[in-house]
Amino acid sequence: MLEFCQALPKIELHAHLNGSIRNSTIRELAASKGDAVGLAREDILKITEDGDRNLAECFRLFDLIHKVTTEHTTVTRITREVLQDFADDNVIYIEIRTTPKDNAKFGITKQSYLDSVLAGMEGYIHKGEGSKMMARLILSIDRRETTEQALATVKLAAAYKTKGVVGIDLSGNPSIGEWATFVPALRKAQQQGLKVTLHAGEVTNSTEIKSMLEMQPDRLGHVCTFTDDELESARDIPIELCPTSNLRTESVKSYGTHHFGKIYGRGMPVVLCTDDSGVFNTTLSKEYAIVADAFSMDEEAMLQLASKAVDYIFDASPNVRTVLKGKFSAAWMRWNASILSQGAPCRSEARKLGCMGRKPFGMSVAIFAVAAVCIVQAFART
Ligand SMILES: CNc1ncnc2c1ncn2[C@@H]1O[C@H](COP(=O)(O)O)[C@@H](O)[C@H]1O
Ligand SMILES: [Zn+2]
Repeated sequence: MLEFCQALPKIELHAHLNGSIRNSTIRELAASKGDAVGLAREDILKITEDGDRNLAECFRLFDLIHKVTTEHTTVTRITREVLQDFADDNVIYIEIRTTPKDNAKFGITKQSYLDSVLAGMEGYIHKGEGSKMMARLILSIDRRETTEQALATVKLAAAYKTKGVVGIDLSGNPSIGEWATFVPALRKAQQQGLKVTLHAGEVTNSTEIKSMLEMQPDRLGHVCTFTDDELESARDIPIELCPTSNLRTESVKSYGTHHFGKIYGRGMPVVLCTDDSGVFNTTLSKEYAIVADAFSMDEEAMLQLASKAVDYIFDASPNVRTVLKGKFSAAWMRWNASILSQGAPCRSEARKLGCMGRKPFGMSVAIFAVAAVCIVQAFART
């Protein structure tokens, strides 16, 4: 299944830039400036080792990573590498997210940080039909920030809307910060026409979850602690799920008991994501394969799951959706052709493909293609 998931075109909607850095790059950066920033050898090992770490430990690791990504050139470099890695994993559209940082010591402002990220995204933003991957940017508000800092991030996002920024995220250590601190900025983002996604329910906090739902965000991330009732209230909001991240941070006990099962089973909108592919040593293909395995989903179900993500992207341009739907239509056609070449009987194929309401855009073309092959095969047999 991993091989199938690797070949599958995929959409990534929840990936933090500094959590997705290659381990080799972290080691290289730490070797060149680790001493200067007080990064010990065991710290570097902690960041790059492949193990479980609870949420608190995770946020300590992010602070360590941030110590070696302080130069503008480094920010541009890691952006370029992270995008390259997702493109190599057959991701066709990504919304990468990052927290613009003020760091006076290194001459970095939120705006210059953002410019450095966008420099690394060059070549991925204005892409069309023939391109391998399109990228957009979501700016994160860290829960450690003040209302003013959060508002500054939203102001920047609004000013950069035509340059690839599509939304605002609320993230950071869920045990820190008060919801009320972020409300003015998140409301401002909505007023400015920016999409909003919130890290929700990483730790139990029913009061905050209630307020988050009242805000009507465009997507939610994680929702690990959501009760059945809370899930029901979020029924129409697309949910970004990151199985390995949740397992590694001990937010869920096993893949088999991951809340993906409940959410998918209820027919709620859901998209699989990596969260921090560097820190958790994963890829989007691995996340798809893990879910397929844990919930006994076949290739058709995985293709269906991947295709549906087009409906949840923040970029509102019809052209972008058309390009993505075209790529998924082509994938459906390839899959149908491979099924036929394996000698699957035409009748069962026609029946499977008959449920057009569940199929994504372009399926009619695929059905026509399969029907044509069936007719040719039928003639060949007579
Ligand atoms: C594990 N679950 C998580 N929950 C909440 N926030 C997370 C996170 N994983 C990452 N981040 C957020 O993303 C930042 C790193 O990327 P950027 O410096 O923004 O590119 C972290 O500092 C944290 O604020
Ligand atoms: Zn996250």
